[in-house]
Amino acid sequence: MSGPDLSGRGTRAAVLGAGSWGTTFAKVLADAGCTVSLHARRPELAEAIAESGENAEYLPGVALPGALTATTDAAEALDGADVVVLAVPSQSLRANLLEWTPLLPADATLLSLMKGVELGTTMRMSEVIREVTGAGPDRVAALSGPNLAREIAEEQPAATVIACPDADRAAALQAACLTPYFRPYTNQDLVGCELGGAVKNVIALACGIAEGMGFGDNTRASLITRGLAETTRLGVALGAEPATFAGLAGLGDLVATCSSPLSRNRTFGEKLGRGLSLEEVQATTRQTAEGVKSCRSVLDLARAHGVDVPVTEAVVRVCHEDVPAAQMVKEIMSREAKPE
Ligand SMILES: NC(=O)c1ccc[n+]([C@@H]2O[C@H](COP(=O)([O-])OP(=O)(O)OC[C@H]3O[C@@H](n4cnc5c(N)ncnc54)[C@H](O)[C@@H]3O)[C@@H](O)[C@H]2O)c1
Ligand SMILES: O=P(O)(O)OC[C@H](O)CO
Repeated sequence: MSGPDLSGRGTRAAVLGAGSWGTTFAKVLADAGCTVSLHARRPELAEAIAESGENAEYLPGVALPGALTATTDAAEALDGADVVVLAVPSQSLRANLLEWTPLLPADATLLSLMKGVELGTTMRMSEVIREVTGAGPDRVAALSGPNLAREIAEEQPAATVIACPDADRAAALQAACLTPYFRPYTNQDLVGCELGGAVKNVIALACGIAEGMGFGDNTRASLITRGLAETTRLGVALGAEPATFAGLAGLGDLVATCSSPLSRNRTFGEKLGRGLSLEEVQATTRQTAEGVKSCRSVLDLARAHGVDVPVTEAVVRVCHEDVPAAQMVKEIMSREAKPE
């Protein structure tokens, strides 16, 4: 086995980022038997979690397990960690990691929960992690799937994928977060799993926009299906396995995110579709809707590889080029007719 044995009790995990998903996944790890330290940026949030056993800001009403502690001290959170989980907004990962890298335990597994592509570099999160920390490919993994935080925090059954080129490391992570309500599968296709997670946020924005304009299920199903087609085209061009996109990190996450009112991306799109400006929608939420920024990096990535991504292009035009949603629909529906 190439990585440390993370299975069963005794695993120490540090979760960096105490937002919706970081806090929920910290609970999953604790429920699976790990000892978990959750790092929050703001002292008042860490103190409130420690005092009340609840992250009332992001997950009101969810009782956090006793094996989970919260701190603002990154060194304390990372001390002796076998697994380091990264759960901050994608565009802030690099800056955060520059600060945390000197504190990382030498052989810790670095697990990304993030679903985005870095602006400017078009790097996936695992690529940013490797570049900043210098970690080898066997140490870096990503978790992705239909995982709306609130539902998982409420222990509603869900499955996910842990992707790592090192199958032993993926299996160890799988054991570290397996609970009666959370079922992780392993996959060695890191590129496909990460891209599935990042692009589905963009497609969910498109579905939200359609919903906000008053369109129904046919429109959403068409966007999901054509969105999956463009995600797969892009993924295959980057070396991903086509089968990954039919799995939990592809179709699974796409369906959940494009259909759920809990999705921040879909909700953000819905407000745009109702006619609010980008700035007006941004003012309504503090939480991360990754697709709003990542749509531009996904489009850059697609253009660099000569891949046609019309749904993504339409989302970029509405979000960042002031194109009215109705004009976007006209443009997308008047594209050249072609075989499926
Ligand atoms: N919420 C979900 O249901 C869910 C599920 C799966 C994956 N994800 C992914 O997980 C990642 C984190 O999402 P989340 O839902 O926890 O986000 P969130 O907005 O709820 O929380 C983000 C956390 O990052 C911290 N942070 C650190 N540096 C920051 C900075 N520079 N700017 C802003 N916040 C900063 C915030 O304080 C906050 O605790 C995203 O990539 C998201 O796509 C989220
Ligand atoms: O709320 P969203 O849109 O960021 O989506 C959350 C998860 O990624 C769903 O799997």
